[in-house]
Amino acid sequence: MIGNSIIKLNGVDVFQQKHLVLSNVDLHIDKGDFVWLIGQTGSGKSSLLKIIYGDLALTSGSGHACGYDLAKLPERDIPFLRRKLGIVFQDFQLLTDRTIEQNLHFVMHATGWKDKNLINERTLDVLEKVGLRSKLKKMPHEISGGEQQRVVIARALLNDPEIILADEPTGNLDPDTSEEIVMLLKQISQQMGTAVIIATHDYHIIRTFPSRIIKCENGRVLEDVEIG
Ligand SMILES: Nc1ncnc2c1ncn2[C@@H]1O[C@H](COP(=O)(O)OP(=O)(O)OP(=O)(O)O)[C@@H](O)[C@H]1O
Repeated sequence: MIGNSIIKLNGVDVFQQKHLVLSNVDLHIDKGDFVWLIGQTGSGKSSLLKIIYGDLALTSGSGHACGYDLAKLPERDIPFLRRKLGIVFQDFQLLTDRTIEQNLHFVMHATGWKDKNLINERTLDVLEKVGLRSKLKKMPHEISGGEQQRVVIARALLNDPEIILADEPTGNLDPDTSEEIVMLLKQISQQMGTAVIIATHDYHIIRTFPSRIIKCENGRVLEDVEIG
């Protein structure tokens, strides 16, 4: 990381297969930034996030994410980049056959945590942050959709990420629960300095939590958009 910079893209073209989705993208995200990402279906929001988390290769322009050079990112470094990023999707993607605790432990084992005490401590710590410490032993189907999304956020926080990338995190939630989830992400960015990018179609929630807006439109990423 250079100074406070967490994401820096310059002149990046984003491709899906051979199809150019976004061209000449410049994007800077600093520590603690809270950014809305909007744009019509198919405009390239998910593709932009995929460039950042190394799911799409950066083949033109330059880009850095959490200290990694995206243009020269060997396959073996992708898991290390992903540890510095918390990823939150619309469909909660919890393992349905395990408790909340086991879901979190699963990720910790996969990302190199070994010490049992530290694992238990960190599990409680992140559940505390999302207000779900008491749900440790519950199965995903025993908690609400909003609570499941909180667990996903807790899971994203396990490795103390520099940034959370959230792709339609409230897409399956009712308006009140959506507000709670965004409020939680906002608190995390303010209290912990974690940068947050949220892709959404929900203009109501953007108006409720006004912040910087970027937009994918006609193959470009526009900065400082106003939604009126
Ligand atoms: N795996 C893929 N292979 C080929 N083309 C793809 C793939 N994924 C997405 N695309 C295409 O890339 C373009 C951008 O898609 P992307 O998913 O980034 O849009 P989006 O803005 O996130 O849309 P949505 O709001 O529906 O999630 C679309 O034209 C889409 O059809």
